[in-house]
Amino acid sequence: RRDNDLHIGGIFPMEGEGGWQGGQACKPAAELALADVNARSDLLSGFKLLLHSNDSKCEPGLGASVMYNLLYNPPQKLLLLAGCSTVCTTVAEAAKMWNLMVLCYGASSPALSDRARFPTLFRTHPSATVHNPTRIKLMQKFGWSRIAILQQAEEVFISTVEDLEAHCKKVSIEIVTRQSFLSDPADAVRNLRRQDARVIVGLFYVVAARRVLCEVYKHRLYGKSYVWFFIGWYEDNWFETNLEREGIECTVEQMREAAEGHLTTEALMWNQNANQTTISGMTSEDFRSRLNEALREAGYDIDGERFPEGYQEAPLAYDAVWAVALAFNKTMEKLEKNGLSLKNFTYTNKKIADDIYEAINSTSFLGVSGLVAFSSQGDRIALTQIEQLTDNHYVKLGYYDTQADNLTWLDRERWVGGKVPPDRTVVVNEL
Ligand SMILES: CC1(C)CO[C@@H](CC(=O)O)CN1
Repeated sequence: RRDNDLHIGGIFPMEGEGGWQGGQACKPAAELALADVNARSDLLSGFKLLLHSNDSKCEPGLGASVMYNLLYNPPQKLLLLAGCSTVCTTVAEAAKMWNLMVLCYGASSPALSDRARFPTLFRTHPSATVHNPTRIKLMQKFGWSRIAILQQAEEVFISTVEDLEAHCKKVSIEIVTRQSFLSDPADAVRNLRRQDARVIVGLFYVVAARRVLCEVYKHRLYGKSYVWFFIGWYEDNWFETNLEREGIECTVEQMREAAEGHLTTEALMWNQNANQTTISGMTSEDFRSRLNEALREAGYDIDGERFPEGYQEAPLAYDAVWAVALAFNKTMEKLEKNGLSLKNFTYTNKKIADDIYEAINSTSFLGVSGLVAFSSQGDRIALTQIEQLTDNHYVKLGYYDTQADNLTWLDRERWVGGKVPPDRTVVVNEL
């Protein structure tokens, strides 16, 4: 090994059964970024960044053993990239013992926003709580102050709901009921009707979402008197696919009828301004073309719309490597003043670790995923996008910048009943 190599570890979920196998697109994206930063003569003053990576299958135990192998086998690593909330939780909780920063490109769990447990964690993937200020903003825009919550009993949704409840309390939005279910939503949906819920926030994975939608159809909790908030990162035709395979009793037509008009929120992961040049010199569309080319070479049938998992999050992995390169660059400049370099880092050198932490903490650059900056808890600061399902396809309704409390609204919303559904039964006094 040349002595002007800087080594980082990469833990990518590639071939597992459960969870998110987003490493399939995120690893190629990270490798594109490595090539790009190493091609820049103005970065890392002659050092090369090398990535040593292994597959975690999105399993925390395997992720831990991959981490130990990376740390106990030379060369010494300076930092770890990781994906999947479960793996990032395990890796980030342990990494502080080696004074290693952890940059997560694919972890949405709100539990990771905790500097006490994860003092060296940063993530280019926003927390699931990033949806909540957007949901609140929409409720205020449409005058809904009485809502219900339906959630799957999974850690990520439990902690997201707790954050949503706190937001609602602050702005006096009443939560008339909070229903949760493990895998069968029938009872929970029935209880929504009992409580006369009209504006409902739904938090569940996509398989559960199909079950919920069919129950919604059966209990007629849809149409002109109801508004549903679903998560926006399901695949576009999620409510029409896999119905037989998953034992959904509703037909495609019934699912479409129940789904008509629902709203979705999601974090923006691709810079929206398609012709804005980012720090790499590419626009986000240039990045998409290069990523597609790399994935074709890896054997994916991109032109046949056969995208690998993690395609949506690929910009987060690309920008994570840029964040590392820029932070290392800043740290090198600081160390050189004392005749040191990152080659002096060891797993017991907290001083240099603190310098790297400071450098990442003050990150701010325009990446292909948009502006890359972190909160004091290492969370990605991100924009969100609002869509509505109209005539069976998603229509962009607007964007929300939580930091600036700025809602960009496109006035494209359409309501089944021709007007904004009220959040409660409206009693009309006959004069
Ligand atoms: C938007 C999604 C699908 C949320 O889960 C992330 C994976 C995880 O949090 O484990 C990946 N991105």
